[in-house]
Amino acid sequence: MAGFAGRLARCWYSGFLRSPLQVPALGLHVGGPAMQTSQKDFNNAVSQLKLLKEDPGNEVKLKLYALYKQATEGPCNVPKPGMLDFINKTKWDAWNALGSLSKEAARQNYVDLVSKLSASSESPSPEAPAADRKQPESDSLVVTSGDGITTIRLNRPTKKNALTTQVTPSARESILLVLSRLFHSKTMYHDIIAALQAASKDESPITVLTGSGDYFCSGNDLTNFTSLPAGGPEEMARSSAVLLRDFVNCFIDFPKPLVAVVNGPAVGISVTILGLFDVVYATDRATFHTPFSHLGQSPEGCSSYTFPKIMGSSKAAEMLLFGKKLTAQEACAQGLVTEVFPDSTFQKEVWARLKAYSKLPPNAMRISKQIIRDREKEKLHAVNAEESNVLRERWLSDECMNAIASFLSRKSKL
Ligand SMILES: CCCCC/C=C/CC(=O)SCCNC(=O)CCNC(=O)[C@H](O)C(C)(C)COP(=O)(O)OP(=O)(O)OC[C@H]1O[C@@H](n2cnc3c(N)ncnc32)[C@H](O)[C@@H]1OP(=O)(O)O
Repeated sequence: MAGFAGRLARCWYSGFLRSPLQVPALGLHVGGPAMQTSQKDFNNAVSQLKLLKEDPGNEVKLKLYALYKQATEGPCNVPKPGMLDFINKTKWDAWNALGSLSKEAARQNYVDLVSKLSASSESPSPEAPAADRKQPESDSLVVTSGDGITTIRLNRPTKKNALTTQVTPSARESILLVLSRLFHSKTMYHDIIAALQAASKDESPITVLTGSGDYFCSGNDLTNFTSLPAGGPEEMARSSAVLLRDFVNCFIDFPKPLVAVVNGPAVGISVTILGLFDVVYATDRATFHTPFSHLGQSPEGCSSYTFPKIMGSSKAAEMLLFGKKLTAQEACAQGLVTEVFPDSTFQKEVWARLKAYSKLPPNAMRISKQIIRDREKEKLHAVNAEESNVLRERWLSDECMNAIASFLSRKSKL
């Protein structure tokens, strides 16, 4: 364990782990094609940014700010704001981190980033339920209710909707609120728990989980493991196991029809929890991947119990031990997915169907779900507790540490 802590600390201090403020972390151009971006392209990108339909989140906005300053004023040449000038200091750090990147390269990177954001910022489908009620949210989770459906949408498209334990304040929140949320460690996992708890009591007969952009979700954000609390790796593993258990418990206990609208590939915990949903609709572009052994980790989301039950022990083993990635059709044939739709008509067909289902008598649906699920609940809670405990140990293992370091140093991808 000392080896783990030492290695993680060395990785951190040597800058081996990726930081959003480091030039390589942004995937920046430092020459070559950068020269091809004209001032006109840059001006167009500045205008294009204003047309984005989704807020790209604070991290991306910080990148854009830094690149804009570098592109228009060159390397950071203003005095560093004081420690208590929290916002301006963060902006200064981001700009300063670009070092001597040329104005032309900064322009190119700005244009590239805006075009990536424009491509992934999908306009809401006309078939999606009308949002007549929008709950308080962070930028990375959007909750809307309308047409009898509460929709919880994972909204970090530039990170493939990876689930972060970093604080994810809304762009609209004041700095005092940001600080209070830091103090209370509110994360995307907490936001989902809160959204499910609210949905369990709201008026919508049906609740949906879906994602923004091209992915449903790429699972746990692997950079979660890089922010060590004061208690070191052991404390990180302990608190993550508690959070994981609480998170999965909300799915086990959810009292109404819970539907996954899987709009693209799903990885890790976003696949395993599907066994706790009542219905799973998937686009034919979706894939289902649980690379736990590759990551030195072990199954969660009650999948060690639900997957063998759903698909038989040998198919479950191929997924959970060997990380076999299933196509949507395969996942459907194995019972994990209810129905697969062509990507071109996915949103239209799925939302039309859900709107029709939402008109069914809500109490009847709740009671039917209770009869189907209740006798399993005790077992599922026990499985969840055991899986969380096992993972707590796994997260402290060399196998896990090496796999995460490898991803973070960009050596590996699934
Ligand atoms: C409370 C704690 C509970 C913990 C519960 C445990 C759960 C276990 C799991 O969920 S295991 C699964 C973990 N997920 C992964 O291993 C996926 C890692 N990501 C990838 O392999 C790839 O990013 C990809 C295959 C999902 C997508 O590849 P693609 O080439 O299409 O896109 P990019 O890699 O360029 O991704 C765009 C940016 O998004 C970042 N990103 C994507 N997924 C994650 C992730 N899971 N964690 C951290 N970061 C992620 C990626 O790094 C890119 O960022 P960049 O633009 O800054 O480079």
